[in-house]
Amino acid sequence: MVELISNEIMDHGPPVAWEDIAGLEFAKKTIKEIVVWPMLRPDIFTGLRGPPKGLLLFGPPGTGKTLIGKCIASQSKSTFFSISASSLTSKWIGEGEKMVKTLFAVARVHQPAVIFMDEIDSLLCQRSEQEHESSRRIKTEFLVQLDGVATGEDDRILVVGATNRPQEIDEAARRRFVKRLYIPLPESSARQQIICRLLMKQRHNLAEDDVTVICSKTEGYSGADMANLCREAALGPIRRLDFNDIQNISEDQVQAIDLQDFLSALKQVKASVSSQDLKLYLDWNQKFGSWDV
Ligand SMILES: Nc1ncnc2c1ncn2[C@@H]1O[C@H](COP(=O)(O)OP(=O)(O)OP(=O)(O)O)[C@@H](O)[C@H]1O
Repeated sequence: MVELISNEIMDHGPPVAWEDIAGLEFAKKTIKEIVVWPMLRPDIFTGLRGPPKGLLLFGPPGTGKTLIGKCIASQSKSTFFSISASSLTSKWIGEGEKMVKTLFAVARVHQPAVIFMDEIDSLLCQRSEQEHESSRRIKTEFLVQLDGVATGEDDRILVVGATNRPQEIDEAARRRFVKRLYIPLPESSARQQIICRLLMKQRHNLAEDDVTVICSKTEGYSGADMANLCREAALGPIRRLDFNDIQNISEDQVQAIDLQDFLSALKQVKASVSSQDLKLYLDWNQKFGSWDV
């Protein structure tokens, strides 16, 4: 199991920088102050200044929660463990509880460490009659481990939970995630950053005004929707080619991506988050989130 965790759950991907995450200025500032600096300088951040050991990131799908988790690990020079809560019940059937215990033990060996758990609502949902005995045991073990990390003064482990359904997390679990940050849809300027960053490595002839047009037409799009839109637009010049040419054409003969490619892509790729869903997040943020002042 230790080997499995080292191979599958310990993330060896490329580092993520703050600049790679578009927008989300409040979340980034808060995370730097309360999480990253304390992990870099545990000697200064002790006692009252001690960092929270549980951080909950909530918001619509595809808004950069996973990116933030990776960025925290890269920037605090920590080992990053990434696991989806639903895999504890589906992938490691019967072993979920042991997996949680081993995961925290391995993280302790690799301190400082960030344990990122996606879809955490599936593990920490309110108890129901139908709840499986095994899920109940995994949840209890997770809460025990979380408490262990919280009380261990010297442990430099941060547990980051991510969810698209914060309202399903029960009170006992919610309490343990001391900081709860809303990760909203990207604003126009953030959408612009995402487009520019993705187009940087591609040949295109979009002027600044063209990007402004695209931003005005993508209100309500998530970061992931924007990435899909760019991918779809990038196929535009390829679709203009004759099928027979594809085999022989050189790379520089492929035309540049233009505004028309984006306008066509906008017909294919729509916003994936509904306004009813957004209202749920805003309500939950009002009640339980940490906000900007
Ligand atoms: N703020 C952002 N800045 C840059 N890229 C973003 C941003 N938000 C989303 N993306 C793009 O969308 C993709 C998906 O983002 P990510 O996996 O971090 O979302 P998530 O919030 O964890 O989604 P889910 O809740 O579905 O797991 C990223 O790989 C990236 O390409």
